[in-house]
Amino acid sequence: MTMSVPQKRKHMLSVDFKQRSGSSKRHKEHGHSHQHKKPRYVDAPDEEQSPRKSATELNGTTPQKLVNGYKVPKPHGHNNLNRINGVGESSRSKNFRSNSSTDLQLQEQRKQLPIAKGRDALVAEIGKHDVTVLLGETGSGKTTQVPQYLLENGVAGKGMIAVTQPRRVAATSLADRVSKEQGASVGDIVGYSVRFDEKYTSGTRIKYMTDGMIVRELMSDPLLSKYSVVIVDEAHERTLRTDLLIANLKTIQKKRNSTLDPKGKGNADKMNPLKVIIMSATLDAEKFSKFFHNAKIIYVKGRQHPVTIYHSSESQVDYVDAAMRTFFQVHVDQPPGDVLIFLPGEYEPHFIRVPELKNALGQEDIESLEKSITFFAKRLPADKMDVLILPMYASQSAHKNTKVFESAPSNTRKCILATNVAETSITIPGVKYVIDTGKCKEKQYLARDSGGGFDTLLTRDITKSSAMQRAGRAGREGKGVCFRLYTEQAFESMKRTAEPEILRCSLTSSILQLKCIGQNMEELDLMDKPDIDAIYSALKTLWLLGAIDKEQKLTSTGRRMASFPTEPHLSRSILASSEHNCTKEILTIVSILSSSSKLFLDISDQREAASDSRRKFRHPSGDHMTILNTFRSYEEVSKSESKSQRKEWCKKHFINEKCLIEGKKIREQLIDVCKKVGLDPNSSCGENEDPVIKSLGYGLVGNSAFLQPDGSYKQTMGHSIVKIHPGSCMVNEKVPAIIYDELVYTNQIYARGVSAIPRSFFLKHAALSQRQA
Ligand SMILES: Nc1ncnc2c1ncn2[C@@H]1O[C@H](COP(=O)(O)OP(=O)(O)OP(=O)(O)O)[C@@H](O)[C@H]1O
Repeated sequence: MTMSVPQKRKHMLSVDFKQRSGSSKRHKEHGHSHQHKKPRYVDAPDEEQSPRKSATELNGTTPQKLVNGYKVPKPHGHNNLNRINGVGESSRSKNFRSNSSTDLQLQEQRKQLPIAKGRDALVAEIGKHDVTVLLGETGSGKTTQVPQYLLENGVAGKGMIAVTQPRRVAATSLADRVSKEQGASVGDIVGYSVRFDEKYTSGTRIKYMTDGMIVRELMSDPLLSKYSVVIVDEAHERTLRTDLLIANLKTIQKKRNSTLDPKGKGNADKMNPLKVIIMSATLDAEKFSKFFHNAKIIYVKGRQHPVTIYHSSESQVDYVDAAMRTFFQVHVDQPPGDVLIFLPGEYEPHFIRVPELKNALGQEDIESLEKSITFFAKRLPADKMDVLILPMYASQSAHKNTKVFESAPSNTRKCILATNVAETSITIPGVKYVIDTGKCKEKQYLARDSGGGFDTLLTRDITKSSAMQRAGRAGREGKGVCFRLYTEQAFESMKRTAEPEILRCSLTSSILQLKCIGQNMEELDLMDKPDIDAIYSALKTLWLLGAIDKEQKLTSTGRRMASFPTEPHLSRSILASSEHNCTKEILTIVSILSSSSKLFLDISDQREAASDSRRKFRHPSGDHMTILNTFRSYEEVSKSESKSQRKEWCKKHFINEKCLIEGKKIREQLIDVCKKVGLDPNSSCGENEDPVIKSLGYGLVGNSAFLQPDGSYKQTMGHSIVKIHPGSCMVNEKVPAIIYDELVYTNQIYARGVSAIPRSFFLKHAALSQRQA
């Protein structure tokens, strides 16, 4: 198919698309094509593919079953919901809303979902098994319905149902949707928990949470005893936290589901048993099943709405330009419906912030596409719909990200420019068209045997599994169309699934968390074992920070570090600050560094102006005190100025107010943690920067470099030559030693977030002296 675009400019040529070979209404993409045992993903209207046939095809050593074609169960209205679910009754009835037409509509929509047909069978199967692997097409209703079925049918008993998500946007938006379906407010019967934000009460029965949050809960509750069901959703993404969770769920089940108590006396009900459900649309089901001793695999047949897929007839090198042209092809030629464009962007650093990634969150592509679409949208003929552009990426504030869920004004087409935060689990109302650039950013940790190491972020082709998830976002509310800016051959040659994160990410903070629950990563029963060098590098870093001793045992410092929801090196600086009476100052710096966006806006064509206007905050010791100065000035301005004046002040100085607002919120939470672990959050060194730099030095001891005679800097804990990043206020300085927040690797290795530190600090630093001994 060729679609034409208004020839506003000569270069604005159309992108040619071919419909996917085979049926237009069906896409049988699933990551299993090369496998002997193939699950079949069948579109709802496609009746010729017998589910029974698929089930037979799948019957192997693992017992499997296809849930389909069962009698539609009686609708569970509010009244019988109370009856079925005795346990949740009180909170349910408290939040009971009248049967408004919206409520009825929602109940009707629930009944129409493909999964609803198999509800009774599904509940029965899950009831019978400790572990269930549940596969179902995107949009079949797994994530929103399964937890509700288990609750409404009493399978969850008295415990809570946790539903884990790799990304916070998914967790919060799902809690919102499912609360509505339950006729309650978010935080009552259905709640959520993501880092630095949670909404749930003691009456909450279904909790959507990031996988990072549940792993963190293991530290205070190693058996996850308040949960009777843990649903691991989007397990195909194989995030580091999901893998750690899955390993722990296996051992927890051994303890909680045993019919004998630990002393061997028959006692089944002392511990409430735990059910585990592993869910995805694109899962290597066999692998998960095998890991859980050949767990039951269930396939849910049917997608709710078909998605027609087009591939470009040629590969598109400039994917941003191709996305812009495709958008206008849709806007001009196609019926109303919002457009979701996927651009490269990283995995959400959902639990521990990864500052290395800040410069590569995908904003650049988004900003440039936003500019070009805005430019052409203004020049469209008057009879065309308006365009409302809405960016969506992890480091944008939650408030801005939720804007995409609002309906567009009349005669307006929403155009959402998203990184892969929009890839799984979420439904963006109105979206009918997806434009997929086929690119993503992948984090890769380069471990150094010397103990250092750094993350790199590379743009790469997505996997088949991601392509399918992205296409799935178009068919959530009706028939959809997906335009892929890559050829069908390119799709066919994509990898099936991504490499598990555990094989390519820094393990430092996970190993610290595991140590707190008495586990060693190398001994864990993991689905994929990480590289021993990566473990060694992380252990070395922890030892340098004083979190573990020479025998690799957790120290009291390590335990206190783990209480903070920040990266280990930042936690270490907070602890050191109490000895140097500067906790107030360090908390501010750490909060800003933990914020998901950059403090200083970096607009390439206004770099000099920005630098001039920020000069007054600059501190001779470097970037960390500069952050502190900026925060202090902002607080001063906030005392006397109105909100709009504050905004104006930020704009004038090219300062990102969002970062300051988020930083303030994070600071409040860190203050609470300080109080819990017995640190005085108000201890202050006033204007003296020495204690601040020293405290930072304890955390950044591994991120340090010495000046060489030739004027370059060489890592103290490695052999790399590093350059100071042009964005640092230290870029033109030559000081004997520096500490830095992160290394970024482009054409060379740059240190970002740099401060000068006396060289003598390292000689005194106990851990470093030990290393040198
Ligand atoms: N926030 C929402 N607003 C409107 N409709 C929604 C919302 N969330 C879910 N839905 C509807 O419910 C359907 C099922 O969503 P659900 O997330 O349960 O599917 P799923 O099988 O888990 O798919 P995926 O694997 O893509 O997450 C969607 O296709 C959509 O029609």
